[in-house]
Amino acid sequence: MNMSRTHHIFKREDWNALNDHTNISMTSEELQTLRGLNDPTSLEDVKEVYVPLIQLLDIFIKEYERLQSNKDLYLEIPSIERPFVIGVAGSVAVGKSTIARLLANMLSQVFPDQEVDMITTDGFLYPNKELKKKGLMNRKGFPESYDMKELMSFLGKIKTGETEVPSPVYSHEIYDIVEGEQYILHQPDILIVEGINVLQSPLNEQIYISDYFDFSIYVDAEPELIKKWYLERFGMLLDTAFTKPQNYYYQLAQGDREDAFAYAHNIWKEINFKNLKEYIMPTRKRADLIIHKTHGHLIDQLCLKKY
Ligand SMILES: Nc1ncnc2c1ncn2[C@@H]1O[C@H](COP(=O)(O)OP(=O)(O)O)[C@@H](O)[C@H]1O
Ligand SMILES: CC(C)(COP(=O)(O)O)[C@@H](O)C(=O)NCCC(=O)O
Repeated sequence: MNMSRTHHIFKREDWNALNDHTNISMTSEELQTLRGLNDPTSLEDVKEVYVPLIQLLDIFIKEYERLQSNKDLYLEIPSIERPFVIGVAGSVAVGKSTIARLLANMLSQVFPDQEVDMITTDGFLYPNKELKKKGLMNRKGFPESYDMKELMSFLGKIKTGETEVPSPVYSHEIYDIVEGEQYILHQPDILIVEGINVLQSPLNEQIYISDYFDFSIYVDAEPELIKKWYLERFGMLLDTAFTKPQNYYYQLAQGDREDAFAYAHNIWKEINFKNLKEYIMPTRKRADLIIHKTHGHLIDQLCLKKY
């Protein structure tokens, strides 16, 4: 195992070796069911990377529960349910939502007594109407395009154990916030919060989003590879979701394919890559765990914070 000042660096095979002392033993069929339907994650990754990760999370979760309950006992205050919150950060198209969904699935199957929920910070983007007013339509995903006050208030309510916490909903289909729609969270035991901005620290804020996290993950890869994954996803959507008349990109899907890809290249370069370089990548070292992916989404290295 290599060393760095802040993180223990595990090559994939060293991380996989942790399986020798996990309590989670499963047959291949059981491992198969840990992936959601249509999850592209390979069975090797589930077994060699995610099972040891779930075991590690179990250590963090148990420690968190013990601390909360001892603290409440000492202070003689009634115990309330405060969820263990996991943040998942990284570039657009690096695979954050795939990992967040897989973790949610695995956690709820391995620990059936735990209520697991997940949200994406997309819901806290300003609606297009607002973004247009502020001249921010080409800055979607940049720090100023999010209603950070709302996101912080949401996380505050979650962490203090409110019983019903609404979260706004973003639709990639209409490329906008869905007016009047909310997703309600009912005191989950574990909440996964996924988004490009979850490790950012806006200036002049007294509290950061990451203050609400009990464990954070940064999904990392070379920008050239992420661009490839972005364009592949775009191509797939061009043949499926974008062909629906209500889709934001419907007109694009009706036109010339080469023009559509030229448009996507430009969006990557001018928006998503710029955002990655300027605002997302600098947050990498804040994560408790950096999951590094290479060609074909293969995880080749994991870096775990030492403190
Ligand atoms: N482990 C994986 N193997 C193969 N494809 C993957 C894997 N993880 C993600 N992908 C694909 O990469 C693209 C981006 O993943 P997604 O989870 O949507 O990214 P994000 O939420 O970061 O934008 C999607 O097309 C997804 O299906
Ligand atoms: C809503 C997003 C900021 C969130 O990204 P995600 O990681 O969920 O894919 C992103 O999908 C986006 O819309 N970026 C703006 C440029 C673009 O159209 O891709």
